[in-house]
Amino acid sequence: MSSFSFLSSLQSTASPPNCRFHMSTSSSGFGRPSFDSFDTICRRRRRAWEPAKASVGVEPRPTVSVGPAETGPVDCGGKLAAWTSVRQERWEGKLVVEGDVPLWLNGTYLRNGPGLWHIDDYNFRHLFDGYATVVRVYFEQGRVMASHRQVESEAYKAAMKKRRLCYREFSEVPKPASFLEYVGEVASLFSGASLTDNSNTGVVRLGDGRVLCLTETIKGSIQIDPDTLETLGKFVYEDNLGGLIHSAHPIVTESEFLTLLPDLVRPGYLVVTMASGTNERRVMGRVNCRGGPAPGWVHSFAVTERYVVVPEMPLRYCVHNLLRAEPTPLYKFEWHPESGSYMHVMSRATGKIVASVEVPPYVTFHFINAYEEVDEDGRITGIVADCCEHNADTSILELLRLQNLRSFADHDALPDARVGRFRIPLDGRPRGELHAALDPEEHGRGMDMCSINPVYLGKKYRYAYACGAKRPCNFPNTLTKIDLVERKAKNWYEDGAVPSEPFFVARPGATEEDDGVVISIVSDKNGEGYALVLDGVTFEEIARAKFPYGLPYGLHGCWVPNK
Ligand SMILES: CC(=O)/C=C/C=C(C)/C=C/C1=C(C)CCCC1(C)C
Ligand SMILES: CC(/C=C/C=O)=C\C=C\C=O
Ligand SMILES: [Fe+2]
Repeated sequence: MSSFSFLSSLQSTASPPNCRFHMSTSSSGFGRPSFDSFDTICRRRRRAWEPAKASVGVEPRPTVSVGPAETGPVDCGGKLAAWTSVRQERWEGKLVVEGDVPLWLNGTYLRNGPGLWHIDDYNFRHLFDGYATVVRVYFEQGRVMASHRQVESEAYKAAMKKRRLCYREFSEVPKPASFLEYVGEVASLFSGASLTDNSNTGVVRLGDGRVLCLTETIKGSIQIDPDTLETLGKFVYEDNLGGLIHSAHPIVTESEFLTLLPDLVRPGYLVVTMASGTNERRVMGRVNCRGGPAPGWVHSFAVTERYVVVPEMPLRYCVHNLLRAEPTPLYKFEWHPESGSYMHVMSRATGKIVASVEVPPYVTFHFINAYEEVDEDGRITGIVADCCEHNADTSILELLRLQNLRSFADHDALPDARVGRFRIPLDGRPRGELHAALDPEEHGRGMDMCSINPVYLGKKYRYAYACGAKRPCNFPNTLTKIDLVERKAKNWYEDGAVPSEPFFVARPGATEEDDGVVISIVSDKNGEGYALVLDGVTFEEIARAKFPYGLPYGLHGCWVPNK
């Protein structure tokens, strides 16, 4: 089968124009009742979250309880909730606080992730397939309010209405019900119309205050209200750059939204930037891939003050796999060690490539940060770029199948990972280096889901926060504060718990890099869930705010300061 048309639509060029349509702002239409009303769930579990002595919170009450699709085989009786679907479409209420939330912590933490992994009795395969669930934790004067809500993407709405998968997710492909539908599905493949807009990867606050849920498909950029979590509609890129996919992790600052558009036809990446307050991306420059047959997967990338660091890893997109109905071991990707691994550096001022070096093979989802190295005369000699690196082993993708996450809890099944530190010379030398920035034993050889103090984006920095491992485990199960100068880590761990990405919030007026708190949402071994607040310096718990129910695992978050 010729894949030319599909390829063309995956090409990031000035044509064809983006598909533009707006999502309805209606929040109704999710008619099916859930198994239990949320009241029932709360009554059944009340003992488990009754306020502890030191609590200052108010008992949570389900203030909204709309009925979504049925919510599947969820065991309420004391099991980790991380890998089970969210029980209902939305909830909001007060959380019970143990400990003292700093009074300066005023604002909203939002976290997005794939929280619904089945439609009726059809269970999805992979962690990344789930329909997006946004969780909101609002801090005010030591009190904590929370809510969660499903993002109303076209993919989610269609699944709820038709009670079956309707769009291509990370690993799931809709099964046509009839020959006519099959013909339609083949046709829509070529236009990209069958790709999901399920924005389940992250949530970002643009400099102008708009909040977007994102995934790797461009059509999966969806604006939400950070207070109500209501889906406001599709975010429409008002330019003619085309393309279907982008990096799931743009670099977002007060002034811009910077991202990469992989080009699958002429393997490469467009580096594009969108000024705050606009919807129009403009091309900063282009990176041509040095290996093939397709660009490397770019889930994320890095920037320094003057440069964009574009990775080209040997885990590459595969057009053939994109078109297949059945998943392959590496899903939409292929491992091409023979094609080489590279790091490219583009000047932000000119869009020109100032370095392109070969590096040892690597596998990463997440870059942590990057900065410029200078000599005594202040000349820039090279770039340091850090990432969560999986020892050039793609098996992490397989581990993230839900079946594995659910069944290997007692096995030491988590492959080793490290803080991979690239050194990229800017003096024309053809090779860069890749080494562990600290002994991976410091964080149990688990390493992913990282964040930094955003003030240090692109600058020389000392601290990174991430999930590490206390083995045996089948998934990162600690929160770890990495000191890149001392090459040491401080670890937080609770038996049987799965914490999500630690998110750093600086104390207003802070001058030290780690002066602030680290927030993470934890699923505990009893099936409960809480928002954890750690002291940024000591990395010790200062408060936890308990949800009245266990939450599914989530991926990435952002902070929305109070207006
Ligand atoms: C949740 C996460 O981290 C990654 C999600 C990735 C997704 C949803 C990727 C989706 C894709 C398709 C549906 C087809 C095109 C390729 C690709 C971008 C992998
Ligand atoms: C959750 C994860 C990896 C965990 C293993 O170390 C990766 C998530 C990637 C997408 O955001
Ligand atoms: Fe990610």
